[in-house]
Amino acid sequence: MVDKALGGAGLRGQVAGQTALCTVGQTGSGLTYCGYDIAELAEKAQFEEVSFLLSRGELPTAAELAEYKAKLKSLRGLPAALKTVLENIPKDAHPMDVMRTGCSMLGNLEMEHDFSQANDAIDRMVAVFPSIICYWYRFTHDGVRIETQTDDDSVGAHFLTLLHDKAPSELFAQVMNVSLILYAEHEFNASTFTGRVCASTLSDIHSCVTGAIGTLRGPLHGGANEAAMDMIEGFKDADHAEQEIMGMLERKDKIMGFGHAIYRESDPRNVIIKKWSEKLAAEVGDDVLYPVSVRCEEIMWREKKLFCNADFFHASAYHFMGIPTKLFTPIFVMSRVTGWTAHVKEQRANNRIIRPSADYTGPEARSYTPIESR
Ligand SMILES: CC(=O)SCCNC(=O)CCNC(=O)[C@H](O)C(C)(C)COP(=O)(O)OP(=O)(O)OC[C@H]1O[C@@H](n2cnc3c(N)ncnc32)[C@H](O)[C@@H]1OP(=O)(O)O
Ligand SMILES: O=C([O-])CC(=O)C(=O)O
Repeated sequence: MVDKALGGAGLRGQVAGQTALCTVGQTGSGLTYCGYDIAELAEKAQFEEVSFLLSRGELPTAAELAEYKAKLKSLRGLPAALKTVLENIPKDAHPMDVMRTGCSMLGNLEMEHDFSQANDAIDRMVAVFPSIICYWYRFTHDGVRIETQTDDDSVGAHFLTLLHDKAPSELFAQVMNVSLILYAEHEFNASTFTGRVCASTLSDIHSCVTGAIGTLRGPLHGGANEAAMDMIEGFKDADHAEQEIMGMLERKDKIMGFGHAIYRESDPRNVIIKKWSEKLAAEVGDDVLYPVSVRCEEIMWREKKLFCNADFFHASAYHFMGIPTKLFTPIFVMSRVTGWTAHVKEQRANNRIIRPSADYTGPEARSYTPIESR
């Protein structure tokens, strides 16, 4: 069934399968994971609880959470062969390509031999992805070989510790926790659909995630947070932002971090990350980026009825925490790997190979012309 309001291009509005993991925009703006509202999860949960929920189907008990977090902690180390690969990736590579290669190499070293090993493979990826990106980043940018086995209590704090070589403040660790929760899962978005298509061929889980990383990289999807940062960084103040955005709209440029394929009125993740960005701005004494971001939001709504998606205020929030812009989308990977892999398992549990049809628009049937007559 094609939803006429949305139109059929890009498969928009077409149901492509079933999921018990997530609802997006059911009442115009909402988001739930396994029935839990995103606002409540972002306020009360730890990312590791959400990760457990997506991989095991229910929130953990206190004992299960402690055991799960201890397991993740024990899985942060990098195999020597993976370190060698990371050390050979150039400094000017895109960090999403580093993630893609890192995930793929992990699949060579720690292959998922059969589907009963899925949860172990998932836990390993959740635990080690921050190590992969930070090991490469610190080696190529700071010339150091870091120890990735840290004592941090959470995935978010682990990432910040590796990146900055010191434990994060409580506020920064809290914002990372919320951010990882907000990005964890989003139904049949492009990268998740990529993972499900791969899973439907009964491929291994590292191949599914490697493909999904490649899809998330693009600026129309996860890469929008980096593109939004590049844009707002170029504005001197809110008035300058207004002038530039109006020009961009006149030229019909895409404004990154705005609009959404499914939400029509707002992205429920925006209101949450925006609040944290405001708090961080106060903490670090920013009086440019946050007001510029707010002005962009106002103009886009006033002029186009376009709203900020999850990526827009993530840009300033990450920047305030001292995270380099090119590492923004890899953080999305550290989080979304939980959603992708939950979808892989769901696809496997009720599988038929995903193979749609196409309307043919090419030439009529014709006969082969020998090369010397062309
Ligand atoms: C975490 C995430 O992945 S969230 C998405 C991140 N991506 C971005 O922020 C990139 C910028 N946004 C976009 O490119 C789009 O809004 C997408 C890719 C997210 C959704 O694409 P679609 O579903 O095709 O958008 P939609 O059908 O709502 O577009 C309606 C109209 O608004 C315009 N529009 C949508 N978003 C924007 C934008 N950010 N800037 C300017 N115009 C826009 C479209 O060009 C379209 O105009 P048209 O009818 O004249 O062609
Ligand atoms: O759902 C989408 O199309 C994109 C998105 O917001 C996400 O993947 O988080």
